[in-house]
Amino acid sequence: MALNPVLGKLVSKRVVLASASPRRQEILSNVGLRFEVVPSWFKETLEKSSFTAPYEYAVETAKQKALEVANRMHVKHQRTPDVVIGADTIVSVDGQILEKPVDKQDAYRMLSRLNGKEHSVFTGVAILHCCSKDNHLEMEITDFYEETKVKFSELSEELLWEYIHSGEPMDKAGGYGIQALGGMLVEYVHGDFLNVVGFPLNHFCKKLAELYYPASKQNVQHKKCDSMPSVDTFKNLSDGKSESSDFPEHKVSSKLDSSGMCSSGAVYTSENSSTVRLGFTVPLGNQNGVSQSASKLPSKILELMDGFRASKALFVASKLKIFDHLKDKGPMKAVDVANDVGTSVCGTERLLDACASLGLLEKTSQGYSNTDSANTYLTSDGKYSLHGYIIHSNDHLWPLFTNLESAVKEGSRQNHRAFGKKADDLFKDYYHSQEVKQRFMAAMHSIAHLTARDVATAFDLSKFKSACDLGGCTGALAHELVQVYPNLKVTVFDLPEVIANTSYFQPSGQHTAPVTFVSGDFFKDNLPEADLYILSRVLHDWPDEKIHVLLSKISAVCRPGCAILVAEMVLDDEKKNRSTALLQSLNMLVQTEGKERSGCEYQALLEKHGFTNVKIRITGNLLDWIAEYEIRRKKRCRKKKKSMVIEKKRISQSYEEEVFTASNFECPYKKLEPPCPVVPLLSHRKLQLSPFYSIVLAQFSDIQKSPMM
Ligand SMILES: Cc1cn([C@@H]2O[C@H](COP(=O)(O)OP(=O)(O)OP(=O)(O)O)[C@@H](O)[C@H]2O)c(=O)[nH]c1=O
Repeated sequence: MALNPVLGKLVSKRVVLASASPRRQEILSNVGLRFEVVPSWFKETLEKSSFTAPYEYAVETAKQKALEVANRMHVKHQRTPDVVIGADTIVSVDGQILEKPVDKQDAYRMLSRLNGKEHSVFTGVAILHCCSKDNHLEMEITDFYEETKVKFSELSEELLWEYIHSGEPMDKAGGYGIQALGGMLVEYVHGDFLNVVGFPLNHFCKKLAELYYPASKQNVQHKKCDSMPSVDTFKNLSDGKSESSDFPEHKVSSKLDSSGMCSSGAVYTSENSSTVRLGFTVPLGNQNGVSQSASKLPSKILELMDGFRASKALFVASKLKIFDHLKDKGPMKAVDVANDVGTSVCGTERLLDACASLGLLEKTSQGYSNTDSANTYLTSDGKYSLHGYIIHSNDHLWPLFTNLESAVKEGSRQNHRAFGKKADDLFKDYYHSQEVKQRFMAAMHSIAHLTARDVATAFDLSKFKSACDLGGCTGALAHELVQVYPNLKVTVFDLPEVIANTSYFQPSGQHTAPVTFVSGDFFKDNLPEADLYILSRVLHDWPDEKIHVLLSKISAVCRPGCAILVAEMVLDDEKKNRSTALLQSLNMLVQTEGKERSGCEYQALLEKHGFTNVKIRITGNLLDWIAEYEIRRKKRCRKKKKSMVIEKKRISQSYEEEVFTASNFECPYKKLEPPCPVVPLLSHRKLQLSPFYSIVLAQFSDIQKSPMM
């Protein structure tokens, strides 16, 4: 038996287990692996509804746990580990993910759900091969998952409570430990027992074999659509010396993608695993010159192909207000939903099933009901409702996007094709009818409200006494700002057609006096006086020429100490990584003369008007990047960074980009309320549209306003 060669490959490496789980430590040390334990600080708070399948959540969490440790160890100038292993175990029953119970009642809730039924235990594992080049962390990520089916016997309440009082459930996914007392609850186990305990050792070894002995991989026939790993055995491996490359198998340079999210070059090695080199250029399906087997399903491409179906299912369910119905009356059978909303039973049932499979609904024997996320974000009246934006996406963006091909060919917007009329001005399109205007305002309100806390707290703005939110629409950001900064007065400046319709969106029971609304056209009219000018999702609507007009107007009214806060998505300078922003740029192509821009491009625009020393920070929100520029030399912001900097790199002489993970970024003001969660609703978003990826915060300039201003 040649077991040693597989783990032997790790003998000379500094291996770190990014896990506090004593079970994982035991499983790995039992087979002679030598490793350090550095528990991850990554908070297991990924939005579950953004994953189409439970195992994807486990894999992503495992990856984030490992990335956090690798980055932390690298940043702290400790010796960078060679290999970091992260894992996450979850229990999945009826499409729901169960993690560790928070208290006894929660344990009871979990065990009751498992009682008498079969469930799946998924463990996601991430193996990071790391190296430090020029003090830059480069990594190759391999991840996979293992599924084991477990069935519980029918258990009495008394037994469940007795088990809960034993204390065993509390630190275990699903609230039980199969390796101890919990074993008595289990009728059968199908699959890897150790996977249930917390670490799929067999699959792990096969994965190592695949990584360190690539030759054997090519001999393997992959099975379609099952959970077999890509190397079916590792027992015949010879004990050859490992290659002297930094990463196993491939001598490619890999660059840290600061968020750790997949960028280019994903190489799919089996149905339930993948290897990704961050920032490298090996084309899909071709590594070491060997074509990937045609029998392997390119699952992420397939997911992208289907992405529009998921989007449309969400749009239609929202349009039919199914989430509203289910919030009031759920659980409901398909036939009752169909009767309520006036649709066919067969069509409604399929739509509901699709929504349940996408994690938007829960399906039980009683019928369909909303998930927590659906209640919060998809009902039309919730505080954080995205309903307005979803309807806007369906009614406005969808027709525009169907003309993307023409937009790409012609390089211009497609309003005339989508809606049969040519608009001279972007907003004339929206405001030509009351209905479209209300819909657009509701959409902007959804996004602004959802992201307002992050925009407001990205910097310490407490030194400003007055702010003017240019194009501030319904005042969602303004109201958040005055809550966070009680001494701030905010003027919302927008077109008269908008200002006339803002009353519907005003928060009830909130002190609204510090927010006032002034109507005008910021290209033509005088701007209200303010210490801070805010441009949130404004600049991307316009071409450079118009931005210059606007910035020069702002610059003209700026006094010493004034500043601009900009909130936009920002492209990475090479324009290849931030899919959310890149797709948003296509979105601008089909409907505006504007575009998304990179940090450098914004910097260049701003510098022309005396705004320099730009700082950009990725914050981890749906919205975008946030920039603050001071126009005159002023005391630097002394806000202490409590945040965990994942990567901080100087992009140019005059601005810095800082990358944070949302869960680690802590602004003192964020404590006022739980940070606004990010809701990637489309199934394909997680490929590259990670919520932890695309938000950059820029901060400060401190040069004198140039004489030309
Ligand atoms: C189903 C089951 C789970 N577990 C333990 O449940 C924890 C899952 O939580 P996690 O978040 O994956 O890991 P953790 O313990 O929080 O550690 P960390 O990796 O630091 O997040 C792990 O411990 C597992 O062993 C058992 O011990 N026996 C079982 O039958």
